[in-house]
Amino acid sequence: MVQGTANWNTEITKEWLQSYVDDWVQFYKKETKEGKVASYIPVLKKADPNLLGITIIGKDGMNIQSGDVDTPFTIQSISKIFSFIVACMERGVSYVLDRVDVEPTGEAFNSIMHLEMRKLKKPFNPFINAGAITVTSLLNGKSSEEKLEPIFQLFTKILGYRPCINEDVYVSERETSVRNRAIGYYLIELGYLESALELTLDTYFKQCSIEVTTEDLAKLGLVLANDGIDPQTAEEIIPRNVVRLAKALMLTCGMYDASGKFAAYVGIPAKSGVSGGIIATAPPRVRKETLPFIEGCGIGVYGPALDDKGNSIAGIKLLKHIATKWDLSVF
Ligand SMILES: NC(=O)CC[C@H](N)C(=O)O
Repeated sequence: MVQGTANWNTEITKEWLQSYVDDWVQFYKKETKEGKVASYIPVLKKADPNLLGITIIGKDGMNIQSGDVDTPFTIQSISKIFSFIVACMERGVSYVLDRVDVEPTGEAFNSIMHLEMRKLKKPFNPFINAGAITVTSLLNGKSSEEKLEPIFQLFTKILGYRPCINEDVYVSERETSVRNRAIGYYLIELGYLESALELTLDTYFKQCSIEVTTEDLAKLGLVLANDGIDPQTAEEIIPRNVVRLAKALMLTCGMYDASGKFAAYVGIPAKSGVSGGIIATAPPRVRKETLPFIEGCGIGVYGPALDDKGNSIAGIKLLKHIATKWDLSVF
C-alpha cells in the first residue's frame, strides 16, 4: 500500500523521506511488468526489465536513493540536453537557434516525416534525432574526441569524475542505426550538417553511449534546477539564458510525444532516454508550508522497461506520484 498524503508541516528528516520513497519505489516496481526494454539497439535488450531506481538530490545536499541505483546505464537521448547546452556555449544561442527550432513535434523522436516536408525551415527541436544530430554537427572539433571533450568536462565538473563511453552500446548502435543514417543523409541534402556525416554520427553515437547512474542524473538535474550554478561551489557552470532554454525544451519536448501529458500531470522539466533513464529538474517553489526539497532538486530515474512512447513505464508513474505528493510542479 502506498503511504498516503503526509502533512509535511513537521520537520523533514532524511529518514522520513527515505521511508516514503522506499515505499513508493516498491509499489511502482510492479509496473515494470507492463513495459518492454528497447530492442532496436541490440545491446540494450540485455537490460533487466524489472529494475527501478531513483536518486533525488536537494540544493542543501540531501540525497535520497532507493531501489536499483547501482546499475549504470547509457545516457542516450538525455545527452541531447548537454550537447545543446555546449553548442550554445560554443557557438552562441542565436547561431544554434538559426539551425534548430524550439517547437515540439508530437512525433516519435526518430521520425523522418518532417524532414521530407519541404515547408520545413529547420529541424523542429534539438531533442528529436534530426535536431540532435544537427546540434552535434555544430560542436567544435575535428574528431569525435574533440567534439565531445567540452561535454565530458562539463560532466566531470558536476559529477566529480569523468564518465566513460560504454563501448558495447556504442558499437551496437553504430552498426545498426540505419534510421539515424537516413536522417543524416536528409540533413546533408537540406544543408544542415556542419561537419562530415561519419564524424557527426560517430560523435552522436558516442554521446548517447556515455554511461551514468541515477545519482549522476540527479546531480546534473540539480545544476539545471539551480539555474546553472553548482550549489556546492557557487560556480556558474552553465549560463542562465542557456539553462532557461534547455529547461523550456525539456518541458515541451523532453518526453517525446508524451511531453504534453508529462507537463500536465507531473509538471517538471524532464528528459528521457531509450535505455530507461529520466533526468528531472524541480526548481525552488514559493509556498508558505514546508514541503520537501523546497529549494529545488535534481532527480535521476532508471527503469529500462519502456511504455509505448519510449519512456520508462514505472519511472514516469513514480515521478508523477512524487511530484504530486511533494507539489514539485512548476505550475
Ligand atoms: N530516445 C533515445 O534515447 C534515442 C537515442 C538513440 N541513441 C538513438 O539515436 O536512436
